[in-house]
Amino acid sequence: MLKHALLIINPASGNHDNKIDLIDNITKNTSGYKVTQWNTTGENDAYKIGHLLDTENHDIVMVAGGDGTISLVASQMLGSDTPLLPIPLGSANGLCACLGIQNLDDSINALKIGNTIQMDILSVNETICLHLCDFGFNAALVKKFEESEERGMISYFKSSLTQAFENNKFSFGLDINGETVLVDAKMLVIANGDRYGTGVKINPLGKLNDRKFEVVVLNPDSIQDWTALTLAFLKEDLSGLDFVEVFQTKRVHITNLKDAVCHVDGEVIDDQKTVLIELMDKSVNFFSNV
Ligand SMILES: Nc1ncnc2c1ncn2[C@@H]1O[C@H](COP(=O)(O)OP(=O)(O)OP(=O)(O)O)[C@@H](O)[C@H]1O
Repeated sequence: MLKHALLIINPASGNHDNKIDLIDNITKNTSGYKVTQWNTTGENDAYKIGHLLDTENHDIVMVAGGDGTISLVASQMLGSDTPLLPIPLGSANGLCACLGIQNLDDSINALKIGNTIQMDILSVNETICLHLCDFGFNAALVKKFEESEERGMISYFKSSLTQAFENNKFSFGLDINGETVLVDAKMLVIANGDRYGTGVKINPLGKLNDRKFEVVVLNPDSIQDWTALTLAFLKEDLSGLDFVEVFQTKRVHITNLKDAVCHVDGEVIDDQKTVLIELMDKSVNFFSNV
């Protein structure tokens, strides 16, 4: 008997002109499954997906979209044993990069191999976070990029340079592992995964299923520091840098003393004076190539 797969697609995600071909390709490569397709609408999707998952039985759930759509579906599958297969369609898809899934072929490969992990999920002021959340340099860049009319890598590079020259400094209070620590940082990263969608390994210690997450404090100040940081990213090893500090924990309470911009899985959230980040009790069963 055929297994039942639910395929959730965000028709507005990314810039795949030919979604019909993409869907054909997915169905061709999942011949052992009866596939039911459901499109997001942008209105009340979390509720509708929750209802669909409660009322029908599925052996797997496939979700084609950006990080936002994958996160939306995952939020309705907390604690479920049904495996979730992400199909990256977004512009960055940082979570998929951490799972070794960069395109449809990688998704199909993960499904064929059948390797799944119980992925840790974070709560950031009660918003779910799958991949990472950061304050300062990168979040301000994400915000600038969102506000700018321009798109593409050249515009991203231009925004990064302006951001680097602005050299904004931030301070944070961290209540972590029973201590209160004050840190200065250009950027504070709370990471479940190990890398950004660009492939930059911001958190070499990151494992998606180790029941903890990392807080990475980065405070490069001089051209030499930035150069050392770039080399460390290339070597995928941040140890030995005196302007980088890493904590591992299940809970951190952050006081954002200088109003740094923050984003959670690519969605900018402004005016976050205090942020509580906790590892949730429930995980989500994700297909993975790593
Ligand atoms: N049918 C739809 N029409 C328009 N917008 C939609 C529709 N379905 C979902 N959305 C919106 O899509 C957004 C989520 O997009 P998602 O993050 O998955 O893709 P993306 O923005 O292309 O990817 P990335 O964040 O990687 O750039 C949400 O804001 C949601 O409201």
